Amino acid sequence: MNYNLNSQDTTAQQSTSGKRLLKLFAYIKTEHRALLTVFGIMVISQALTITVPFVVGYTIDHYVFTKDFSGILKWSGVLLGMFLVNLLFSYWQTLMVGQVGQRMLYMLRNAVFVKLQELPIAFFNQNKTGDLISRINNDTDKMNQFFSQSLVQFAGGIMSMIGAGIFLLSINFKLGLATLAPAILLLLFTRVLSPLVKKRNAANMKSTGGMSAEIQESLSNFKVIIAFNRRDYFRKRFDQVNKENYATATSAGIINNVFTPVFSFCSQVALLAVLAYGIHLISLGEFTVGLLISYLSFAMYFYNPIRQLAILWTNFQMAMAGWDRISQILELESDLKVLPASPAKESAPLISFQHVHFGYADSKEILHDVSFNMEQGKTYALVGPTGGGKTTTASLIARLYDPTAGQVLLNGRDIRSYSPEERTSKIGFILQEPFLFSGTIQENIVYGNPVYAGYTAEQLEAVMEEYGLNTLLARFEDGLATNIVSGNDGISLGQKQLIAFMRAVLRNPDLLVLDEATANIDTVTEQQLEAVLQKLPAHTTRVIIAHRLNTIENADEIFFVNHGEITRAGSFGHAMNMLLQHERRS
Ligand SMILES: Nc1ncnc2c1ncn2[C@@H]1O[C@H](COP(=O)(O)OP(=O)(O)OP(=O)(O)O)[C@@H](O)[C@H]1O
Repeated sequence: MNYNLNSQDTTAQQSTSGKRLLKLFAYIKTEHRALLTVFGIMVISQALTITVPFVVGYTIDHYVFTKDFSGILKWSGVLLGMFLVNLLFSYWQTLMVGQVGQRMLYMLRNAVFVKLQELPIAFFNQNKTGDLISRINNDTDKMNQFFSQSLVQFAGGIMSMIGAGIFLLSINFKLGLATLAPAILLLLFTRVLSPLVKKRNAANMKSTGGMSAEIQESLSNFKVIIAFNRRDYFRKRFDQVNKENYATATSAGIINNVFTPVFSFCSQVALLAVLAYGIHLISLGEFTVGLLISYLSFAMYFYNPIRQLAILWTNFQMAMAGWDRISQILELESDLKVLPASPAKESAPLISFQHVHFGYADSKEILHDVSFNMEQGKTYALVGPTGGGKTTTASLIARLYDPTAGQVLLNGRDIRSYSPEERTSKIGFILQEPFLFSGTIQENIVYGNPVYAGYTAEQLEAVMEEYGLNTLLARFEDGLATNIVSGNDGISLGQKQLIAFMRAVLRNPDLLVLDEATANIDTVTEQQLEAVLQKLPAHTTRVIIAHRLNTIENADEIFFVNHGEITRAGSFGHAMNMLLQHERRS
């Protein structure tokens, strides 16, 4: 399956703003009530605002010309009251909408993070970490900025325009039409330019993601960069993505900023039309000065938000482009689905590969028609040249991937019918480069192990003694309390492998896969590790992938893996011969 987010032609990117908004609102169901309350407050606040010009016009026509100062004072008091109520409502809605934005940000970041944990390894193979981080941080923040800062102005602006538009047309239809005509031109202008605004902003976000990926790559490889003195190389690469980002940001900026001056110009033309036509109507006796002042205010209420909307529209497009990039992740489904369980075959081997074919996404086939069985309680070794397909075979045993054809059976049942919990409780996997996270050895060892999660250090030590793991633990000065700092650094690769080994053994799996798990361990420790393996319960099956042939001497059966084909090597001597022959040929 294609999981590459930057090569996907998503339907989200092709849908209209309305559809994207609806999709977003469907996603934030828990915020509907809060948004509805904000909307209600906004309607009241706008209704108050829109009546202000009326009160002003009325006061001018009825009290200013008659010089009735008590009337002027009375209506000024009414206006002050309206302003104060509006102040309270504005504060309330700003507060609420800010909270909605923050909650949305929290919810979306959580949702993306949870989704990332559900997605298969193929997804992470095909996407750069930096780009994913940029989506979780920057793109969600673009949405937050719009929702917590611009949404009130955006919705308030639209309401103000609708209200003012109705008043403008109902007071004097012809004058109303003349006032609104430039707005129709603006609407057309915005419609024509919107796809370009969206495209350029999406390109800018994509290049920000690319830049973030570049930073992440150079930061995580800083040791290699320093060791090979390749700072220039990475500086050049960074300079290139930075230039690209600068170019896309400039291009987005040009189109984003074209709206404000055009919108301002149109609103000025509209005011001119109101003034000229309004004075003409007054001279004909069809209009009053008070009404013209009200009318000018309504025109302002219509065009001022338009000017703001020019900026807010850009923010909205950016938020929607961010939402597209986020929903791209949220819509992904793992292709490692759990199938309905089929009845297991009696006396089936623990693992059975049946005509398995496999290839990584978009690349050639790696495993070709592979069939073999692994019985309970036996030790198997996978040997063969580099790139032959050993890790790939082990990955299929652990269902990190699914075969493209054929079947992998676990205890006679399709491995795809096991839930992830059931499967991982049966299969322990020690990777070539185990990952540890910041915390103590104890925390790392009981990670994902429901049985020992609540054990105290003493209780856990006692269990480790039963497994014979205490000899390995003794290699760490502070035992279980030893701190692992900043994930994977500050600890040797061999030590990491030991911790991963202890973690896997304590899970008491039916099948333990060790992929080059002893490659960085000295021979004395390796013997201790071997002793632990020997002490494992009789039913535990071991699959050992190793280049050091002494580690596989005790295997019950050896498989030779080369060019994606697996053959039984028979004896250890036979396996040695096959390896030597391969070396001579290559
Ligand atoms: N994530 C991946 N995406 C695409 N191709 C991959 C990936 N991982 C491995 N391959 C390819 O699959 C083939 C088999 O690789 P695999 O890691 O299974 O070999 P191996 O026998 O374990 O090698 P080694 O002894 O070096 O660990 C190689 O050609 C490799 O380039």
